[in-house]
Amino acid sequence: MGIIFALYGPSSSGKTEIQKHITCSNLPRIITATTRAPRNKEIDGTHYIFMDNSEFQNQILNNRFIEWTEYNNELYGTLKSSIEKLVAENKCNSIILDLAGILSLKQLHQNVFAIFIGANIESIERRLQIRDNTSEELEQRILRAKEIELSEEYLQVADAIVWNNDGTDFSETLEKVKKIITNARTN
Ligand SMILES: Nc1ncnc2c1ncn2[C@@H]1O[C@H](COP(=O)(O)OP(=O)(O)OP(=O)(O)O)[C@@H](O)[C@H]1O
Ligand SMILES: Nc1nc2c(ncn2[C@@H]2O[C@H](COP(=O)(O)O)[C@@H](O)[C@H]2O)c(=O)[nH]1
Repeated sequence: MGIIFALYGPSSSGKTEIQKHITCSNLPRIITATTRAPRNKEIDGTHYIFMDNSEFQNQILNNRFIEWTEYNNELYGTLKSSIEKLVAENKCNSIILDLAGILSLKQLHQNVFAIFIGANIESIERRLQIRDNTSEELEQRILRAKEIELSEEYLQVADAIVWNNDGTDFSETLEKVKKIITNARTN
């Protein structure tokens, strides 16, 4: 049965970078939708399906999402059209979600393997400071990491946990994630 490898964790912990390196024909990634503005170098249809608020609301009304959530005043969701074909074909895939998304997906599918990608608050602050954030967004993301995304409760649902702090060689992190995926696929 195809496994959905769902990466989650605090902002800037390394989820996107990891997903970029694990994606291949054998492990395609599910592209989710959001109302937030694209960051530098983010491409519509590659990093996210970018939508304005009314389009997103319209998709909700038409029951097009299998799950959706609000994160720092923006909407994020998984379109049925992005995931259903892969699931029907029993193909393993990866997706980046928040905890609400993981919980929804776990209710809908038995074969969701949640990998928490963590980083300590110092790494998170440093990485967010060099990204194209507004100062308000920066503060919101740091606060959310401190109060929610690094809490014990947030980690509880994880099937595997990988810490990717500054000072950890990224290739080491990647090897750990790849090993977790290989083990889950062969068990
Ligand atoms: N081990 C590491 N050491 C130093 N920098 C790292 C490491 N891993 C990732 N980074 C850097 O941290 C930044 C944030 O990574 P990434 O965009 O993958 O985070 P994310 O978890 O997807 O964040 P968000 O949820 O906010 O989109 C990137 O610039 C990435 O290159
Ligand atoms: N429940 C969902 N969460 C999602 C989805 N797509 C992304 N995310 C999560 O949102 C936050 C913010 O993302 P960012 O790109 O603005 O940093 C992050 O935790 C993502 O994991 C989704 O479709 N559903």
